[in-house]
Formats: sequence, C-alpha cells, structure tokens
Amino acid sequence: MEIKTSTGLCGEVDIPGDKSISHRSVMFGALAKGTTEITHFLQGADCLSTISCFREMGIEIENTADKILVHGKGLHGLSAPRRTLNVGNSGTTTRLISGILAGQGFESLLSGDDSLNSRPMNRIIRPLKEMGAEIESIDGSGCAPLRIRPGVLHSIDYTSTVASAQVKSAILLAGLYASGTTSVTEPVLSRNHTELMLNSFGADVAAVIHKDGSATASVRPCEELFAQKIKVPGDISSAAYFIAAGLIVPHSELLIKNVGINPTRAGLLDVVKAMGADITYLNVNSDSGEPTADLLVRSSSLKAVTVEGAAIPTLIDEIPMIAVLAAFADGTTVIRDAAELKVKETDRIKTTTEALLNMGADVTPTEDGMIIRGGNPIHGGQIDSFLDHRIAMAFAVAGLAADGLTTIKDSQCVDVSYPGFFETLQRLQGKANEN
Ligand SMILES: O=C(O)C1=C[C@@H](OP(=O)(O)O)[C@@H](O)[C@H](O)C1
Ligand SMILES: C=C(OP(=O)(O)O)C(=O)O
Repeated sequence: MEIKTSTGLCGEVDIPGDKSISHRSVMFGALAKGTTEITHFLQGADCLSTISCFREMGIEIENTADKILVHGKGLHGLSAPRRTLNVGNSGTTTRLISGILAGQGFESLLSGDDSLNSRPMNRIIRPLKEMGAEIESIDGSGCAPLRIRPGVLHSIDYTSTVASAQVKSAILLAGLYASGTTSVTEPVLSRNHTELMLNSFGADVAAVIHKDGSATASVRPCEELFAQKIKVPGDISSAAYFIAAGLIVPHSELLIKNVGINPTRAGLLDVVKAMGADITYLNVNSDSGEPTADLLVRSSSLKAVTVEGAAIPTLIDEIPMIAVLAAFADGTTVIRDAAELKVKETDRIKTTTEALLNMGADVTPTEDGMIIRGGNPIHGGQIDSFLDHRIAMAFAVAGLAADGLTTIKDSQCVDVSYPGFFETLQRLQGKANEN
C-alpha cells in the first residue's frame, strides 16, 4: 500500500466493533443456553477465527449482514472437534478458548499461523495445569500447537506476574468448570471485559482493586449461562489510528464515532490529552453496557510524555501508534514497563523502533519500551509490517504526516482487526480535498 503526504483529513468515521468484546460475545454466547444476538460485531480475521473454532465444536453461528446469532448449547454443550482448531493469528482466541477447553470432556488440538505459534503459552499452561487441566505444548516449546485432554478442574488462587487479560480470562473461564471459587490476582488491572460480560451472562464474578494497585478477579463455578443481546462498542484500539491521524496531519478535523471508553482500555486518551491534543468528547453514554463517546479531534501541536506503570495495560495495543505520535511531538517521550510488547504479533519494541528509524525518527529501543526524541524531520519510507496489523496501521498514519511517499509491505494484514481501514483513510482525504 502506498501512502502519500496528506493535506488534511476531514469527515466522520464509524469505528468497527471492539475486537476483545466481539471474541467474548461469541465464546460466552456459545456456552450460554439460548440464542445470543450480537450487533456491530467486528468482522476481522481474528474474530472470524473464534467463530470458526466454535462452529467446529458444533455451535451453529449465523453471520448475517447486520447481526450474528450464536445458538448456544450451554456450558456442557460443545462437541469434540473433528479437526485441529485453527486459531489463525489470534492470541485472544487461543488463550481464552484454552480455558474453556480445559473444562470439556473431549480432547482438542489448537494451532495458528507462524506468529501465533511462536507466542508464549506457558503463561496459561502453568495455571491451567495447577487447576488440574491436561494441557501441553505439543513440541515442548511452550508455544502452540497445544493439546488439551479432559481433566478434572479444581479452584486455585493464582497470582500472575503479568497484567494480561488473556491470562486472567483463561483462568476465569476454566473456573466456571472448577470446584470452588477461582481467583486471579494481577499486578495492575488489565481490561475487564471478561468480568463484566460473564456477569451479564449470569456468572458470579467479583472484582477488587487493592491498595497497592494490584487487582483480583474471582469466579464461582457456574450451573448455567444465559443468552444475551450485545451491541459491541467501537474499538478504541482501532479508533487510535484516526485519533492520531487527526492530530498529526495538519488542517484535519475528524469526528470519530461510537468509541468504547472503558477506563481499562482508554489510556490512549489520557496520553494524547497530556500531549496537548485538541479532543472533545460528545454523546457520552453507556447504552450498550460499556461507556462510549464520539470524539472530535483537531490537528494539534503535541509535546512529549512519559508512558509507564499502571497505564500500560490500558493502552498496550496502542503503543506503536503512540510512538509515532511521539516522533511528531516536541521533546523526549519515554515508554517503559511495556516488555509485553515483545510477545505480541511481532516484537513490537523492535518492529516499531525499526520502522521509526526508517522514517528518520530519533529513537532508542530499551528492554521494556523505547525513548523517542521528537523533532527530527520524518520522511516517507519502505515499511515492512511483518504481517502485524498494528504496525501496518500505525505507519500508514505516520506516512500521512511524513514528507514523501511511504510504502507499507503486506498491508492486507490490517484485516486481522480492521477490514476497510485503508478505504476509510482514503475517504477522509477525499473529504478534505473537497473543502
Ligand atoms: O483479552 C484481550 O482481548 C486482549 C488482551 C491483550 O493481550 P494480553 O492479555 O496478552 O495483554 C491485548 O493485547 C489483545 O489485543 C486483546
Ligand atoms: C495483541 C493483539 O491481539 P492478540 O493477542 O489477540 O493476537 C492485538 O490485536 O494487538
């Protein structure tokens, strides 16, 4: 994909459904009694992987133009898959489904693409085994392919060293099938969609934040989940690209609609505010159970910030985009406490800093983040996405504000979380040119 310097972006963007919530609505819908109706579902490749895994286990899922209908069969209604479950590129599918599969009375195999099969799975294997699950990395590498056999689960009180919603969710989902109350404590609170959604499906999940900032979620074993009607809010992780583009492309004004602003996800908004962004919140409401807002974003002069600590899990997927913003900001931005970036679709400390260097930025990778000295002229470059959707989108936005032409290699990988991303970007440029 070729990206030219933009003279301004203008118009409205309707943000596609939240990836985390879309995955969970299919999973919990499959385990519930009755038909769960999901609107504004994200039709990205990752969420389609989740759908295909549950279809493979006998769940009828209708995917129509305006809604998804999941005909759930109850907590014990899944049937043994005849093939290896293909989890594609999706860490969320793999780790959450493993928690569910640990509680089933059949054997299953899980495998994904090269990126997925090199991401660490011991973080879920260890606690699930502690609960009595029979789960293993087939080649012993600690990565997928995974084999899960029937096991008898009992509750644990697990303390996780990483703030990871995927780890937390895998344990809580296995906890639905365990004897006793299962709890997970994480060093700081990660996204809490599993806790909120399981409760609305009828499970008994409690959440506490401790004085030192650590957080515990606990779940009681469950008899039954009940089908729900879910309206998925727009994904703030997808909105991030348009928020950033509106800020760094001169003469821009974008109305970004229906953005989920759950505080466990919305750290990006605090960061850009601290950088001096001109953003107005409109139409703030919680009609869909999660808070949403429309965001009016105008071009702004940005200044450097420090991004660290408890904020990191609330913006982890937005860090490549934040790093690009920092390259256009005045002063030195420090991002730390973000070693988790190394185990995403790519090592995002490496892929982000290499792409920034490629475009002329002054950046130094560190063990747990990066240091970006803003103010260097940013020029177009040939950017390898390494098939990482977040890298492709963050550097497409960088290209809009850079001097000269930018090329994004393997740009179709944006379909993982944002099909239609480039078409939307194109439409907003057209609007600015008309004005
Ligand atoms: O639970 C989820 O839906 C997700 C959790 C995060 O991963 P970790 O839990 O591994 O940090 C995030 O990076 C991913 O895009 C989605
Ligand atoms: C890390 C991500 O997703 P997952 O872990 O589900 O592959 C992401 O979408 O940036």
